[in-house]
Amino acid sequence: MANQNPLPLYEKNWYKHNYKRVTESLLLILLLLLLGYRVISVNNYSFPWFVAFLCESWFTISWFLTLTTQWSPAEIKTYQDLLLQSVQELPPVDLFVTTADPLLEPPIITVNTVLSLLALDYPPQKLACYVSDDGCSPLTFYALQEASQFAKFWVPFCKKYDVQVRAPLRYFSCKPEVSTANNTPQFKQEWLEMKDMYDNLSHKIELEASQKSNPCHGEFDIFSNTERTNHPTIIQVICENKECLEDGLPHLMYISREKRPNQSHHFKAGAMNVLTRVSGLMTNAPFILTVDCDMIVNNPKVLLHALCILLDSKGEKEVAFAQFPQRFYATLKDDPFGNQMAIFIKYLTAGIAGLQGPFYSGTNCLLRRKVIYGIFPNRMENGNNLSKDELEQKFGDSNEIMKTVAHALEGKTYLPNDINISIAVDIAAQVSSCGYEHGTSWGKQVGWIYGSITEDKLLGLKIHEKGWRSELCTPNPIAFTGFAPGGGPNAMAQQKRWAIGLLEIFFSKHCPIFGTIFHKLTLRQCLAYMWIINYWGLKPLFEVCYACLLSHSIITNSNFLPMDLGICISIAFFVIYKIYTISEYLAAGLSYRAWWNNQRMTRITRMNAGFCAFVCILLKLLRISDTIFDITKKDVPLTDDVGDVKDAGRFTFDESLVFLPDTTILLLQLTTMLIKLLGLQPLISTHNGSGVGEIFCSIYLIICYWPFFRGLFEKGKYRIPLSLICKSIILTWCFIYLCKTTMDD
Ligand SMILES: O=c1ccn([C@@H]2O[C@H](COP(=O)(O)OP(=O)(O)O[C@H]3O[C@H](CO)[C@@H](O)[C@H](O)[C@H]3O)[C@@H](O)[C@H]2O)c(=O)[nH]1
Ligand SMILES: [Mn+2]
Repeated sequence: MANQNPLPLYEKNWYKHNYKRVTESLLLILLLLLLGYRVISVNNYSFPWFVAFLCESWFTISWFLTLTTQWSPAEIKTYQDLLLQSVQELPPVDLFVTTADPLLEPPIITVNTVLSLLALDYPPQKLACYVSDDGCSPLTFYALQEASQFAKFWVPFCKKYDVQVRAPLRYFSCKPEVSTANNTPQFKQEWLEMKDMYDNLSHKIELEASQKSNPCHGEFDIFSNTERTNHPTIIQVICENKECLEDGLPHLMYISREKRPNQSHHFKAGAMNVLTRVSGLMTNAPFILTVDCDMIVNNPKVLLHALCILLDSKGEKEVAFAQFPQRFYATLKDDPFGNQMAIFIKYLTAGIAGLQGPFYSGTNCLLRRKVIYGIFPNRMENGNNLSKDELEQKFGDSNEIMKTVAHALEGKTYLPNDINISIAVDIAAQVSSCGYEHGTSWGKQVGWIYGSITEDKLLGLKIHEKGWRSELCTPNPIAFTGFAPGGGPNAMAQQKRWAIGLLEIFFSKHCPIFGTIFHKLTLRQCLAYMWIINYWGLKPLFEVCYACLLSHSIITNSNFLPMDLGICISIAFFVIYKIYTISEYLAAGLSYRAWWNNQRMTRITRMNAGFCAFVCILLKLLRISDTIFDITKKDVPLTDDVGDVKDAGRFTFDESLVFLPDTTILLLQLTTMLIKLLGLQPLISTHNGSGVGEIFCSIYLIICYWPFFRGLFEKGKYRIPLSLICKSIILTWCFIYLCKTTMDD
């Protein structure tokens, strides 16, 4: 399997954005000047002065992190034709899909993801798809069973007509792809038949979902007496390609790991570790593709592209995983919720790709199995002869697991004929039990590491620490597309979870700084990890402080922003920064509106989610409460042009406390403006009196918070609930009261 051909299978090119570099450096200089000015000229060393200094120092550090992260972007090109020439045989690949709740993640979405995987352009006898269901749902199982029947027709259809998007939900939401090759009556006929069959499939699943009682008869009696959080392991082979037929279907397995109350299951990380062991027993492929249940394949050649990187003669020794960027389907025009991350991917992800490599993002990624077993890059060649004791201590006491791990570490794989999946099922059930990992290295040095609810970033960090690189793979068409929650409770909860997870990493022994000091994480890669932790988790806290400082200075008629020359520096920074970001958007072919929406949403989501995450982490560190992975609700997209659906771009609210920081900041800014307008500030001020700077910033914040301002007066789900407004009023009042008392002293 090794690549004997010395020709590189992929090429990596670093490119320079000179104009960007100059502007970014200029912005850094302005920030440093501002700090210098504050130290030298503003000498009322009061508490607000100190807080302002702290915040501005932090913003400068943050900007420095952004600058180094985007400084040297890289892009790679993969040569999949060369791959097919240079490897005699393509390696087997195991495909992991996770789902966790049939209500939040409708099975029809999982089914579409699975179908798009089964139809990959890859020899089917080399593929095995493992679906982990943390919801223990007979409905999901039923849906997959039905889907595997449908796949018998769907997969040949896709391959025959070289369909690009092989998820029927997406495929049939557009008009038939008309190309010269398939513009025949026969194609049209088959298209209609397929559409009929798919409609029938989704109808069946809907019907089953609407019958509230679980179908616990026949094949489903394995689900009788099960509860989501209390059930034995359920493993079912839904489809097995026993004869290893080249025109057959990949294997398809359903796995719901054992769950017991009062046992920690480690959320997705735990599920991934079970999938690793179960697949090890059954197919033990040297490569693993991980996808979330909503991430459908958009380019059927993804595996070939990723393998160009991982089988390349250099990549084989140095690269641990090939990561595809996260893109989204059915997106809204002008990105009203700022959730499409186009600029993020274009500049930051590309920047990180130019360093040690992109972060692992949990989905859309092809990993080496060995790497998951904790191997270091330099130990690849000199064999991996772990003693039996070591194997048992690390991987647990199942003889079969030890055997498969040893095989995987040595780089041996099974021939498809060696395995009997049905026999492996019993052993697989044992290694999926709650207790299996006790006293082993699973979750500590082996597999997905426990301790953060952004288990993906943590695993990637541990891999980079060992000295591995990773590569960003950006084929055309886009590799995968997934679901992005809009603006509202779901999106906020997701952002908060990411912020919590990243802070968990920062405040633990896995902190990237230690990775650089004690391990092989490169300094700039460490700064890139610090960038993402800071962006989501730390910086928002300082932003909230700064916003409070604004109000404080207006209420007390004092000023904290620099005057005279200093204000020129601030204005220059603001103007250059805005022009710089606009040009980024325009250069990427996006509109002014998209730019503004992102500017605004960055303020809104960062401050809300980041601040709440910080509180959650404090509670965790004080051992008052623990963090949990709450799953993002996924909606079934109807058509491609959701861009036109009325109200699709409007912000929604619920009672959750995640909205409290923003609502309070808005009310605070509104109140301070009112105080200013009515002239309720103290007339004789000990300081210079608040200046235009503070007022300008305060008005700017109110404009950013426009969706919240509207939310005060709207109806239904578009309205900020009264209870939340009351809480915000209390907090605002407390803050103003505090300002007044400190002023009187
Ligand atoms: O206990 C759990 C919780 C979640 N999941 C699965 O994890 C995936 C991601 O969950 P989702 O709610 O969609 O979270 P996102 O924030 O959208 O996911 C992003 O962030 C996660 C945490 O950082 C990563 O694991 C994901 O791969 C990445 O796409 C889904 O397939 C879930 O079914 C489980 O299997 N078990
Ligand atoms: Mn998701």
